[in-house]
Amino acid sequence: MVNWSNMDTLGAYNALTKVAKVDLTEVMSGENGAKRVKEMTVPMGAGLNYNYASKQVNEEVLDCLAKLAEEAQLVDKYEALYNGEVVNTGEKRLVLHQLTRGQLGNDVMADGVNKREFYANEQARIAEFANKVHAGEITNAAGEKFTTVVQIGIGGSDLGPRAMYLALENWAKKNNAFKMEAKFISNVDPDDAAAVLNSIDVAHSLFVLVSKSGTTLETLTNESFVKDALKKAGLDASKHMIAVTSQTSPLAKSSDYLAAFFMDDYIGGRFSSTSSVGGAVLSLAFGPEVFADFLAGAAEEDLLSKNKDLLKNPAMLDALIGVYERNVLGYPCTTVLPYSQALSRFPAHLQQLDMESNGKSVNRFGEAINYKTGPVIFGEPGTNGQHSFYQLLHQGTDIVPLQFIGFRNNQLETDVDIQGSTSQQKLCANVAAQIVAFACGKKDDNANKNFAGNRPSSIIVGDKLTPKALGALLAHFENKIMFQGFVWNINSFDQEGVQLGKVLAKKVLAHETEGALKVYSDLLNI
Ligand SMILES: O=P(O)(O)OC[C@H]1O[C@](O)(CO)[C@@H](O)[C@@H]1O
Repeated sequence: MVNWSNMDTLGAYNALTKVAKVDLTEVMSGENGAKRVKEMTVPMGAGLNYNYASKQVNEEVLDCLAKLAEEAQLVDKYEALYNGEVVNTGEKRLVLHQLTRGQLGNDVMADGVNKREFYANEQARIAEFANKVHAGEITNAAGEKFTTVVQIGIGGSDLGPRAMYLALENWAKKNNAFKMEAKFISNVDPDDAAAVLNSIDVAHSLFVLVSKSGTTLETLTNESFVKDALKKAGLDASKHMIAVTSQTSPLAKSSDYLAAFFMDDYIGGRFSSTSSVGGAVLSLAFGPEVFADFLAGAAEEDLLSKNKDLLKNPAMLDALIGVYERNVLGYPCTTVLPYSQALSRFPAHLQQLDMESNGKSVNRFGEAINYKTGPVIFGEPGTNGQHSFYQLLHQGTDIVPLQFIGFRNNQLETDVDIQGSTSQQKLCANVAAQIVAFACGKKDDNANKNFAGNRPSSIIVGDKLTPKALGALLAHFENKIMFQGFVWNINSFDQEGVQLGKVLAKKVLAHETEGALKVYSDLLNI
């Protein structure tokens, strides 16, 4: 049995608050800095590495973090989760997204079925469907092949799959795995759907309606928008649309779809990229084999997360360093900086993954807690971000821990040598330069040009962004967020904070408003 206690009751946490702080301007300079970069690295799944040399940690801090991991029973809680304990206490649900990509522990039986078999079966059904679409066995009414897949969904039913698609689009084109172009409609802003519809040939498009609940206002509105466009084009919408939903949702039994694929309430929206939610669009776009590789990368990372040795468990190490930064060093934000254009929407996905999971003020029993929880997450690909918000990161009054991601090789393998270096080398040179600039700073008599340094970062490094590497990268962050939720003793798997706004928006649309809400409604001409 695991013991769920608030972080501030743990002896190891209190010991951590008393440890002397590490100054990166000292430890990262000279030979010592070089030694740290060589040694402070942990293998992740799929050949990636988590390097934490430029974090404000030393042996003493790491020792305290290891004790915290043990006292908070982080790996035991992970085991309880994948073995089917009701870890999502708010909604009284199991948390099974790791089961969509492998089997870590016992068979989990719920709703009268073996859950691993259920997820595997849905994956196999999707693979069969995708193969038939690619082979021209499932076509439009005119017997012509579908060329485009359009996902309609929002939040977890959009961000992860969209980020993963963009991450692999160029890789697939280079590796003969590009089957269909994918587009995404998420916002209820009518210009979003209209712009996508204007950019495609609807007669050759297959729409994937994704909503776990089957009740999300934006998604249902966009479904009607698309159906209207199909009708106007003289097409039968039910021959152009599939659904991905839970078996209990209103969409599940509808005859409006060519096919329906399922996940369930044990897969949180933001954790659903490796379920049918990501599976349908990614298998259609790149083929089921590519999706299977992506799952294999995630499974490798899930396995590493079982390791009780902190220095062999990259997600747990990253999580605990993050807790140290948030609660002891007092840093309010974390920025995600992929030096890879393919990961352009990865920070947006992590915003939901992290902030919807750990933006909580009560513990898992609904009691107020006295310490900070999830940081604000934001990010942009490098080097674009350097020319945007890095000024504040280097010289602003807040210290923002940085999570770099970099690859030694680009996906398309096209490059040019200009002034003695390739574009890829320039990209990578900038990551290395930024890490050292942030850590070591630079003294200058002109205060305006002075860099205080001591700004912590870590880097996840890989050879190339492949489907497997992407799966490992995704699972690393999912597991990091899970471990942080365990330390903070919060429920990372519900999201009650998104409900109030939805309720008030319904009132506005029903014209049941008063006070400030009425005046704002009038201001916006509703
Ligand atoms: O898949 P659904 O049920 O349409 O939900 C979409 C998104 O809405 C949310 O519930 C937030 O409003 C997310 O957690 C979820 O990913």
